[in-house]
Amino acid sequence: MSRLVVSNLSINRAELPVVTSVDLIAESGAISVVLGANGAGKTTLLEGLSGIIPVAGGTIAIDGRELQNARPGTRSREGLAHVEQGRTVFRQLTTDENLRVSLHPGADMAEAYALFPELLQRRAVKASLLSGGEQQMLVIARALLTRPKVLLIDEMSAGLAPVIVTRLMTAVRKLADDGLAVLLVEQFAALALSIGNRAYVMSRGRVVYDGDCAKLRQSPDELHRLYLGGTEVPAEAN
Ligand SMILES: Nc1ncnc2c1ncn2[C@@H]1O[C@H](COP(=O)(O)OP(=O)(O)OP(=O)(O)O)[C@@H](O)[C@H]1O
Repeated sequence: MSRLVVSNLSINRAELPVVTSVDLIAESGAISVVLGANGAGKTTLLEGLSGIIPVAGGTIAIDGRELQNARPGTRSREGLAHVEQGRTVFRQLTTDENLRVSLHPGADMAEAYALFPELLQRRAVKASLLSGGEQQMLVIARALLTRPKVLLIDEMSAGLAPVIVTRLMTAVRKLADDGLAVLLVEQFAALALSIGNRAYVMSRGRVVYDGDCAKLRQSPDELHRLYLGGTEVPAEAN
């Protein structure tokens, strides 16, 4: 069992606060979904967690081990993997080569192909020639081969057809069911809430909702209000 615990985290961009006093948890077997309008600070939050940008205050811990001052490589070795926005494949390498460069000791290429059998048929194809959905499968599979405890995923569905998004969501649910802790930033709110366990909604850098995915899914009006900048954290979430 692994647990990412983020406490009182603040992150600045160009010296302005973009993430303010965020508390959240992601744990083995569960998907924590992070929702929020454009500019709410979701990508900044993930970049601060994986160490792409420095944090201004607060703590980031995996299984009690604090990482907020560690370099990205150390955070990765401690079990944090970040699937960034924009499908960052090595375009000139084949699918198989892309996977191989991420292969950590103890990981097995078969795990990647078991998660996405679609990639097996495309193993000798250059990544630049894969479809958007296949490229997204590839970056998720690559992250898996680093043997993470906690997987951060940033808007994996951007620009993809609904049928592909559903396929990706099913795969991410399976990863959580197999024991990973997943923190999923997503724009397809309804779909993310249908596979997630715990939901966080961010507005202007702060968490304005912390509660059950199922509960929020049943309250589209509440979700809409939160997206528009609601500031109350519901009592049952505390
Ligand atoms: N490199 C940067 N330098 C300065 N400000 C930035 C930078 N990147 C983002 N910001 C600002 O930080 C705020 C949060 O942006 P961020 O991308 O984290 O939000 P987001 O919730 O992920 O939005 P989106 O859904 O549009 O990706 C925005 O006001 C944005 O303009």
